Amino acid sequence: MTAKLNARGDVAVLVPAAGAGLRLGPGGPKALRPLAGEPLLVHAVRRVAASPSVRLIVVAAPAAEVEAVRALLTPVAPVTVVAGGAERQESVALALAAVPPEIGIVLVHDAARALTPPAVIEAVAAAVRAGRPAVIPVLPVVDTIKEVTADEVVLGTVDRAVLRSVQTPQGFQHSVLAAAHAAAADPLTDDAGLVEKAGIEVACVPGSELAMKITRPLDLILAEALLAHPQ
Ligand SMILES: Nc1ccn([C@@H]2O[C@H](COP(=O)(O)OP(=O)(O)OP(=O)(O)O)[C@@H](O)[C@H]2O)c(=O)n1
Ligand SMILES: C[C@](O)(CO)[C@H](O)COP(=O)(O)O
Repeated sequence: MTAKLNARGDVAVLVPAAGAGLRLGPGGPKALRPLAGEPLLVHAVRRVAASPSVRLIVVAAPAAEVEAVRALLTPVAPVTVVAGGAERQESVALALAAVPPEIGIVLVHDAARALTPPAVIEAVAAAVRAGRPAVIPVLPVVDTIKEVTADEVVLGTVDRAVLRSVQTPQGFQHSVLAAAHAAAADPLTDDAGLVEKAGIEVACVPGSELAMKITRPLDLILAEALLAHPQ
């Protein structure tokens, strides 16, 4: 059944899904690869559409798959599909261009974080609504972290108490994200990084282990297991 989005919602969610998935190994674009019989992108969009604040979803698809992605998502939720770019940051900028100015809060997600619970999406949106210009979901780092040289010799141990592993969706006041992208020079790995460069404070909220990024083959196995044993 097609989900209905909240016409009174104040949040647009961008879902970059144009990546190749090289680290997952040979196969088609990662967002279209199956997880428990459905493409990763379907899992991701279904959870975004289940978030009550969401009024608009914009997916950045691989350029050759725009029509196929539109057809794939039609039964899942109403979505706008645009062609993505060569880098994640470019895909986000192209999706952002499809968001009308009257939507005040923009969240940037990853199709690859396909199992992110709606509660995380809502928590990020709520923190932006409460006045934060930029908000990211994070988890504590569980491994000991070493700083090393180029030839893999340890320089020292980093204090992990001050480190966080960063997830998506990352939430922004629309104007803050638009200005950060307009000023962007070199590509960064996340949108909050662009906002940090502009000197704007980025706040953290708790993330979720379910929001893991499906990056390597083991991640697909873990995601299948999580779906088989819902938390
Ligand atoms: N040019 C790109 C590259 C990435 N992404 C999206 O950004 C998210 C996070 O990227 P990542 O998980 O690194 O995906 P890939 O770039 O596909 O992975 P890899 O680096 O292994 O190729 C994914 O949903 C991916 O589809 C995108 O929209 N456009
Ligand atoms: C945006 C992100 O998912 C936050 O952790 C991450 O930075 C994407 O990085 P990738 O190298 O493009 O997977």
